[in-house]
Amino acid sequence: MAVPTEIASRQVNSAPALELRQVSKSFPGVRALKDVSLEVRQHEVVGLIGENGAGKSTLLKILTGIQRPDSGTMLAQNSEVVLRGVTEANRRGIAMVFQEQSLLENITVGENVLLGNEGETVQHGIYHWSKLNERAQEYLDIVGGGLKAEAPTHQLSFAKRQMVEVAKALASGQRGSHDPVILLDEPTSVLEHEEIQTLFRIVRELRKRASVVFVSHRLEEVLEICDRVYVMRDGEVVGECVPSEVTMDEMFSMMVGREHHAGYYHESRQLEARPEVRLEVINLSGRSFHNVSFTIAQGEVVSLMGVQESGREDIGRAIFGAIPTTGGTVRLDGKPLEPRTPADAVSKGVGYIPSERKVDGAVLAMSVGENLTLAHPDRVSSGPFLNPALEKKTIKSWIETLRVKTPSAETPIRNLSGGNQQKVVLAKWLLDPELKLLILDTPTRGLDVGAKADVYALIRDLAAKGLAVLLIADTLEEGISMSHRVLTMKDGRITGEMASTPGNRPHRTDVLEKMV
Ligand SMILES: Nc1ncnc2c1ncn2[C@@H]1O[C@H](COP(=O)(O)OP(=O)(O)OP(=O)(O)O)[C@@H](O)[C@H]1O
Repeated sequence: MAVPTEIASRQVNSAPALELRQVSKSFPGVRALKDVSLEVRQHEVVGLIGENGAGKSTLLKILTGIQRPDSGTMLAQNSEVVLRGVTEANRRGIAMVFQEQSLLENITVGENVLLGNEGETVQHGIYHWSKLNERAQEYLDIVGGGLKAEAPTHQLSFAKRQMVEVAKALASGQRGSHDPVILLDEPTSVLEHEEIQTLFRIVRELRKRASVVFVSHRLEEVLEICDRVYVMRDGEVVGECVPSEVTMDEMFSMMVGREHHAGYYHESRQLEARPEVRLEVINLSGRSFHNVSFTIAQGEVVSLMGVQESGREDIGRAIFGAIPTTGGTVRLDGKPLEPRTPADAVSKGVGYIPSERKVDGAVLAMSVGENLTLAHPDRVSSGPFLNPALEKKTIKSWIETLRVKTPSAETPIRNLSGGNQQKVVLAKWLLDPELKLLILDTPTRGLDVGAKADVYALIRDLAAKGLAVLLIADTLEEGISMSHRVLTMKDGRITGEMASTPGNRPHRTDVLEKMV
């Protein structure tokens, strides 16, 4: 692979690439960052971990000039900088790969890579395509994966787009006079196992010519890929560690300020000897799945495991009435379910938490409290009238149960950190006493380990009360250990079924084998 000359001739400097000194930032009712000091050294992968609401996103926004700190200083290569926006951050060599992908669909990969950084490849509004493609290709080659600058963007998979995002960040960061600093905000949260390995390869490649800040909720990933890790809690940096010198349990304790219990993670409970069948899916077909049949008993958690294109999400959507089916039957407690719409499914006792929670699940302008009670006003009413005291009590108890980090129940949900928004969306469904079946599409994606443990406990409790749960798990490990049974899928068909009981879990390689 040819090393781009521009990239090879960067200055070598032993000063930290970036440094924050005593940086603070407040929002109404919240001190999001308190006297945060940290540094990112040259060619180092620095991890940033912390519970939902710890301040990680705020820190990244300050590093990229999206937000200004209230106090404190930021230094790039030992010189103080005040960033007034992303373009200025790029000029200092700082570039972010956003969680929500930012590529434009209707232009080529190469155009996306150099968007805003076209330089001499566009003169007087005229594109010099060969130059543009050549330059973009240099960055794409660093990232690897056979990406071609001329390719149309809309044809790429999610994982490939993320690779283009990294190339784009690299190109943006090249505007500085030193090696760039690339910020990765939870880059693995929507990637499959193989794709995560590819991303790690890219990060290792990036480290040769950039510094990297890696934000993740998955401690095992942070231990694998980072040279050094900062731990944040309640807006402060509470620890700094080197992965080779700490265990995951120690990192967990530092992060949440309490002991890490070995069994915290999950573990489904034993089922009753002969539970009643609650959900029956018989020969169900739709646009991306064919002749799918399975059952879920009362109190049973069944996880549906497959790669992203396997059809697993569509099965959940179809049972919930959100997408049409082309054949087959679904029965709930012995009666035909066949919902015409999601509202119809809800009225029959089916709950569904989609993976695109921010978009679908929460009404962003409404308060935390309103979002919690929106779907079930009857829970906070006495007869036909709203009971304000009951409403307040119910909302308070759910905020506490799920440890939603919010200044108050009146705070607009959009002001909460991503993970805390997610907890509110979850609680909204869990409030429903009539619920018989809950379909969860990656319910713990983006949640920190502490919050995950809370959600697992909730799912277990609900199942213990007789709810049937269809879980589309975020990771193999979660799917195997949270469920009583694992169904594997490939190309829209069920490829296997394995019982999963405490002490007798299917091996992950056996599950994986039936998925790919
Ligand atoms: N624009 C805003 N207005 C009001 N409060 C905010 C705003 N942005 C962040 N906060 C608050 O600041 C705190 C830190 O939030 P931040 O998003 O930085 O956390 P995080 O560590 O990234 O969390 P997550 O892992 O859930 O994404 C939270 O309490 C959040 O509610």
